[in-house]
Amino acid sequence: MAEISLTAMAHSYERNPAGPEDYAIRQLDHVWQKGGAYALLGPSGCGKSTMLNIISGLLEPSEGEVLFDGKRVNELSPRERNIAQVFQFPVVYDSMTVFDNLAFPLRNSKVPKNRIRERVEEIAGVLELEDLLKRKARNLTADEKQKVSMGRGLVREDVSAILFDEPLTVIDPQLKWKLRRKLKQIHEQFDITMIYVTHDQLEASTFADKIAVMYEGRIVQFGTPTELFENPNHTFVGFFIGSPGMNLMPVSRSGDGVRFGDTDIPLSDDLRQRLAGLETDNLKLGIRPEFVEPAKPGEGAHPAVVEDVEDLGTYQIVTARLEDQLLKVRLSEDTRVERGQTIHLHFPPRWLKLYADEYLVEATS
Ligand SMILES: Nc1ncnc2c1ncn2[C@@H]1O[C@H](COP(=O)(O)OP(=O)(O)OP(=O)(O)O)[C@@H](O)[C@H]1O
Repeated sequence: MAEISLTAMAHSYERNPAGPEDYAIRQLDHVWQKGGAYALLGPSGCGKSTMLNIISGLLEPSEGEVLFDGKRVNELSPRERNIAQVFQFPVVYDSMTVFDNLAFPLRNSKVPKNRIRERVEEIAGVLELEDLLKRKARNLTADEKQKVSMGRGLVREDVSAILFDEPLTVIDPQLKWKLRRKLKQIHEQFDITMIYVTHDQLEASTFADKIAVMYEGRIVQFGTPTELFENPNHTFVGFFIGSPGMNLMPVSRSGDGVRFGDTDIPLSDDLRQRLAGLETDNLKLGIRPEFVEPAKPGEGAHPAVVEDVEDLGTYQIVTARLEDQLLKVRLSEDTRVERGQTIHLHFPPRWLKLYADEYLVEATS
């Protein structure tokens, strides 16, 4: 196992990058600690695979350094870095049995025969492949092949890290949740550094202790699932995490805080002071649908007209218009609301976030 550090690392696929938009990864510093279960989460094209391939050694970054336990490994191959990588599609030897597929990485590293058998059986047990050990890989289903692929990643005990690039894409939805939990168990049992790439927030939060959210070639936040939900430090994180995502309202400065249309939203003294020190006018207020509260008419309650009600069983998502802003509000199933009705909404200050140039303006108290 290794601590993996990226220092002043950036990557462009262009020979002569002209500006930041020519970089698949914009310059960043980041540390993946030993033994962590991490997810790298972001939309298609944000740079996740590029990042993973740079860590594994399939790709050399055009700038900066990749360090394993403090030692530069930029020029080393995945094999020399001792990295196991599991890809979106299964990589198995069709003509070999499942046993031989799982044993292959161990035979390559000259592990003694007895230990190979023990370890293959252990991993086959965890992945529920015991009954298939004698079968030729070519006779397996896509799900089973991908489990073998994962097994080949997990079987070595000496790896610096295991990297997963959307490994559950080909897996049947029924099996997906089971395998996700399984990977988590494996992490707890074997204590290996694992980095798991996905564009699915549910997959990321079930697997990882900490998630790095990538957007346009940058890690915009690195935190626990709860931190990303409760305190998104970039509007993209607010929007991307949660279902539906955070309400984000463009606002302008006003005496007490900020405003949109005729609606004034006072801010705490602390946030007002922070805001006074900022030059930008690209300001947004964010609040998650879960944290908007229905209220009685009165001070601090904003009238909004219900435009849509989506009943989701145990709760409902209400779309309400407040001036020209459409807001999503999550209400319990027993709150009765109808289209066209005027409701009043309260924004608890604790859950109201201010963003300047898309980044969170942190309150100091
Ligand atoms: N081999 C390549 N040559 C040139 N550009 C590339 C290459 N691979 C990726 N890119 C570009 O780099 C950017 C990041 O791509 P990358 O595949 O790392 O993103 P991703 O988040 O993994 O996306 P996806 O989930 O779709 O795989 C994209 O703009 C992509 O078009």
